[in-house]
Amino acid sequence: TILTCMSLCPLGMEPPPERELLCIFGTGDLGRSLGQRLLQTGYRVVYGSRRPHSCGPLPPGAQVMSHTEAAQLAAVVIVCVHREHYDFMEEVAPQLKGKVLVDVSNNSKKGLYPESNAEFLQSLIPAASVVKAFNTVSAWSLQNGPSDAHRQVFLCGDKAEAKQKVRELATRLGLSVLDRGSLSAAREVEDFPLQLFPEWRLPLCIATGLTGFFFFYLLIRDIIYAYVEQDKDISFRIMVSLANKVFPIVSLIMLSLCYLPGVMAAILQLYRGTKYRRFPDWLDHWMLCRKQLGLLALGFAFLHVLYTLLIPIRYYVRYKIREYTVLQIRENKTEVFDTTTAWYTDSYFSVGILGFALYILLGITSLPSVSNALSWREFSFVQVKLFLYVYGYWCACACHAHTPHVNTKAATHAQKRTHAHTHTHTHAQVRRLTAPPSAQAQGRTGAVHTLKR
Ligand SMILES: NC(=O)C1=CN([C@@H]2O[C@H](COP(=O)(O)OP(=O)(O)OC[C@H]3O[C@@H](n4cnc5c(N)ncnc54)[C@H](OP(=O)(O)O)[C@@H]3O)[C@@H](O)[C@H]2O)C=CC1
Ligand SMILES: [Fe+3]
Repeated sequence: TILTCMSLCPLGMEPPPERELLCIFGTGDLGRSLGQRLLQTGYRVVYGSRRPHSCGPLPPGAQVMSHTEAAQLAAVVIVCVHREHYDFMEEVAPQLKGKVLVDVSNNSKKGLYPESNAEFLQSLIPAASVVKAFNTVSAWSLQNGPSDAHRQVFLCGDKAEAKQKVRELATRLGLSVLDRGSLSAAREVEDFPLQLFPEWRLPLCIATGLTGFFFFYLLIRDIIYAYVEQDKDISFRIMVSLANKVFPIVSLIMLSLCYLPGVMAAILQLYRGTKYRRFPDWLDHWMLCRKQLGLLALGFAFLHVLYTLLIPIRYYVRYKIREYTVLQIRENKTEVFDTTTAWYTDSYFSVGILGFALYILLGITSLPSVSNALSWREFSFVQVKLFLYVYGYWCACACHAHTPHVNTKAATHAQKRTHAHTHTHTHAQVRRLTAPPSAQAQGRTGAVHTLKR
């Protein structure tokens, strides 16, 4: 007998435990992917289907039978059927008594039904313990092995043991589980897959609104005004010059909107003399989207940088510089180098670049991976620095009125000069500027002569 025992249980190991049997209702996309994963993880799977003999291909190793038969075999039943079809469950109710029912369903829209799908299922089968889970993982990610982004499972249910069972199951599938409480939280859990960047909505609306407003304002002020008053068509400016005015304005306003609610909240707390009272809803919403406001501000600042770097290669700017050079040659004039202007423009750009660097710092410290690594003191230090930057940049902008940016300094000069010239030029000179090539050539040789002279 000792010998036979040794051969049956070698080296004192216990016999392998019976693999647990799980039941899945529905042989659709999710049912099949989930079944396949469960089989790979070491569970046995039995499907409950309306048409056990004609359902599509199932993962190898799975059994398939009618709903009633399948439900009898397992203690856990995963319902991979759309909510609209839940009525068939009532027929299976006697076999589902005391079982754990997992509701995985999602809706195509928010507020489609008065109660959540899971609560509806619980009301259909009161004798079972319904647990909401897996609705945030997709059939696709289950098949491909869940990546980090698709690993989160939210769990809720009224019975602790039932939840524990589903938690173990999900953990064994390699998913990470977060308990959201009782079944009444199911509604919230069902809304997760429907959410479309909820915390981005308000900041994006503000950004769009501000951009639209300033675009139309500047369109009227610069382009339409010039067209109506001076009969000049400068509509090409819409693409770069106008955009490059709108972006920094919107960026700075968004950045202020990012810091303003914090200051307002602090004042409110001081005024109330306590931090234990809730802020009004509007302030609460505003505070919650500060990070997105800041990131959008950074985005607009980035556009401003790109548009500004682009200026020297613009056709319009090159044309103006050329025109100015030609004018100087023709008039045999030399512009003296102005050290003050050089200082002025260089410091202007330098402030912009340093400001942008601090802007980026704000963006980086707001990334979760970075802000988690910072202590509270470090985080607030960086934020205060940024506040100082905002202050500094605003001052710089106020000094420069932010308009020379539209062109490089040289081009602005050229423009000013040519404007001055066209205003003071005699008609003959203007005609020479716009004369046909042959006449222009004459003019040019004239200029060269004067230069030589
Ligand atoms: N697909 C996905 O990525 C995800 C899906 N979900 C949820 O999982 C559930 C199933 O989704 P999915 O697998 O994609 O859907 P499918 O349409 O692919 O499959 C649904 C299955 O439900 C069964 N069914 C259909 N009509 C009835 C009916 N009148 N009575 C009984 N059973 C019926 C069918 O199985 P049979 O013919 O064998 O009876 C069918 O295969 C849904 O609630 C969905 O919201 C949740 C997260 C992700
Ligand atoms: Fe600028």
